[in-house]
Amino acid sequence: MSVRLEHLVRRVGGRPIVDDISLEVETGSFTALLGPSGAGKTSLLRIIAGLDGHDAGCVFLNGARVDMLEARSRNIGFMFQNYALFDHMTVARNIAFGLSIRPRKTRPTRAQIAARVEELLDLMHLPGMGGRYPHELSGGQRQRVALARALATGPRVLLLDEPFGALDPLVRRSIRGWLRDVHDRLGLTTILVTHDRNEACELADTIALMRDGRIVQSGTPQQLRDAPATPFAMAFMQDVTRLPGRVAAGLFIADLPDMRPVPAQGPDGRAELLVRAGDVRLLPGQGAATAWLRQTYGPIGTFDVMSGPDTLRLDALIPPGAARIVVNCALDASAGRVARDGQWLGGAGDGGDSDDNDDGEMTDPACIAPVVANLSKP
Ligand SMILES: Nc1ncnc2c1ncn2[C@@H]1O[C@H](COP(=O)(O)OP(=O)(O)OP(=O)(O)O)[C@@H](O)[C@H]1O
Repeated sequence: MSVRLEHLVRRVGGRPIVDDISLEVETGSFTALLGPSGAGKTSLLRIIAGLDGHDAGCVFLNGARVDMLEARSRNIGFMFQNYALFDHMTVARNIAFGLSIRPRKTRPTRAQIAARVEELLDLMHLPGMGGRYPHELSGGQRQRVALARALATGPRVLLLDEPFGALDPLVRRSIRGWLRDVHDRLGLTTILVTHDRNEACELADTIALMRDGRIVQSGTPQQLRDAPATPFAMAFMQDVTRLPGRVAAGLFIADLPDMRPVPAQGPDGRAELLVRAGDVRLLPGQGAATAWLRQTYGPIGTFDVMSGPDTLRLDALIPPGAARIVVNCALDASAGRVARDGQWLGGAGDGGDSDDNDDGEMTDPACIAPVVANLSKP
């Protein structure tokens, strides 16, 4: 079942907490609403579920407008962060709850409900646990019971709000794989709220990245990583170093001496360069900086770089054969993107590429040296 949102707005105390959101969720897809705390993710999910109203815009399920339908008529299953099971009921009764409170006319028979519960217990890898009480289960098992309860009535759309929040990281990882499996096997359309980019990337086909009640960018995890629409999107999706500096005469000049200038379009003035850890290179013997390796993550190291009067901690590729201290080096971050006032300035790094050649050759320093020589710091 597809979900379409058109220009949704919800205001609280005059402030838009969902601010003109449009989104298309295809049948059978897994979409993550990703963003920092307060971005409006839960508010949006609650509108889709029919738990909260909205001030403007429309919600469509399979092309039909459902704004006027109350939550239980939308055929949507949801599981929110506070998924509390009913402690006084067995696992089986918890799962059966949604079916057992249906009006007599549409309520399945006891035998049918029992069969459905067994089916769900198997799907959730909880065979034979129907007679237990919630306090007799682990956190991960309780989570799966909560999901079984959400799925008992056979919804085609599943809404999940930070469902793994309370679990420890290892259980979280294993339950993610299993959740995606359930989604695929049941042919669900799932929308997951999370602030964890790894979770979103691992589970979702599409990520809608949110901030301040708006969708900043939506696309596949790879699209968001490779072509972030804004500096916020880039910094949210991956670990980046921000290097302050300025643009002058078509070049970004970092405040840090020994950082190679990066071609940049846009008017002169203060700016910053955002660069991914793996896109910073130390060039031994080509400058006056000293870099101390503090920590390694595979091919990437965290360095304290002393350059002129400044020391900066940044992540960079570890040069082949490098010792813990790399002396007389320059830094190349030409694969970075230049930003000002929360927007890309254009130029280097657009589309994930840089002026840097594929074979790692730098822009010829001889070409930029005269320009650099004419610049003085503000
Ligand atoms: N009922 C409400 N009354 C007042 N403000 C609200 C209400 N519900 C949400 N908000 C505000 O709306 C904004 C968005 O909240 P929401 O819970 O949707 O964000 P979120 O992205 O889900 O955050 P989190 O990841 O922390 O759950 C926040 O600033 C929140 O304080």
